[in-house]
Amino acid sequence: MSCRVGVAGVNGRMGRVLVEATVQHAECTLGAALVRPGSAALGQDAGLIAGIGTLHCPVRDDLSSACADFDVLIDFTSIEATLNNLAVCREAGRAMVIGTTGFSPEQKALLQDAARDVPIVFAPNMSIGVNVLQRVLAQTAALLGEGYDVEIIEAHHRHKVDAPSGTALRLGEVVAKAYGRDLSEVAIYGREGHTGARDAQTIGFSTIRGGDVVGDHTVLFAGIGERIELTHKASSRMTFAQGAVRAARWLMDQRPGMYDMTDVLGLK
Ligand SMILES: NC(=O)C1=CN([C@@H]2O[C@H](COP(=O)(O)OP(=O)(O)OC[C@H]3O[C@@H](n4cnc5c(N)ncnc54)[C@H](OP(=O)(O)O)[C@@H]3O)[C@@H](O)[C@H]2O)C=CC1
Ligand SMILES: O=C(O)C1=N[C@H](C(=O)O)C[C@H](O)C1
Repeated sequence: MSCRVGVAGVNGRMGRVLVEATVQHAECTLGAALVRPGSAALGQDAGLIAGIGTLHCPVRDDLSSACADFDVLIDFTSIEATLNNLAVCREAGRAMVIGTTGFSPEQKALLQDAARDVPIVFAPNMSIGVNVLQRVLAQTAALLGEGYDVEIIEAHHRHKVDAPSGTALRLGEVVAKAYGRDLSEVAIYGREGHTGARDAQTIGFSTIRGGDVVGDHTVLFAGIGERIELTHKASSRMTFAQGAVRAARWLMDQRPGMYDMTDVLGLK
């Protein structure tokens, strides 16, 4: 069955690539393309915004009326926009793929609650590589055992608004779980001044922002006399977009519930 995809925030960095990935997918069509209410882009063709030629799909700003034209909404926007879109999709019974990052625990609980009524894939990184890395990380931590200091370093473009990245936090959760720790108790978000010696239980995060870096993540296990560094580097946003469109098609066959990319990719 073909999946009619709605894309939110089509004039964003991810929105443009999501339009391209949707039309490239053999089992998906672009059902609706959304922009911010009152956006200057209103009425322009989604394909022209995406830079791939006309698709005869004018962008619109009323999600409620657009719901009739898509099965799954892919949303890589902002916290505020995603929560608004979530309420509309829940009311209309539309599935969602949510890639937006930076939610608080309370906001994540709202997503979880909506998943009682509609199927949702929510993942901070939709690339295959990062999701495979999560599995490798858990195995690495289990094999190494205690005695290795864990540090997570991430780098992104100058426009990114949240830190650490959603991916870095997820990688931290994976390592913390593998060591039987609670990330909220052991995370250190940057260091400054006289910090004292490192507490062995902590998981440190370092954030770099600059230029056009698409997204780099390194997890460092530093022991005595050796260290392991596991790195993923995204060189194109297409890797996230293709994962999101694959998730949208996968959601067509799912019942209401909260899923992530490891479900979509069969990595659980
Ligand atoms: N899960 C994953 O694999 C990935 C997740 N991301 C995440 O996706 C999100 C978007 O990233 P990116 O594309 O770089 O960001 P951009 O800022 O380029 O795009 C955001 C889009 O959302 C729209 N938007 C923002 N706020 C609102 C609002 N209140 N109401 C309506 N529309 C709104 C913007 O519209 P306008 O242009 O009019 O402001 C824009 O089109 C981020 O949270 C990022 O971390 C990014 C890459 C991969
Ligand atoms: O904002 C971005 O660009 C990205 N955000 C995601 C995150 O916060 O982890 C994923 C990716 O690294 C790009």
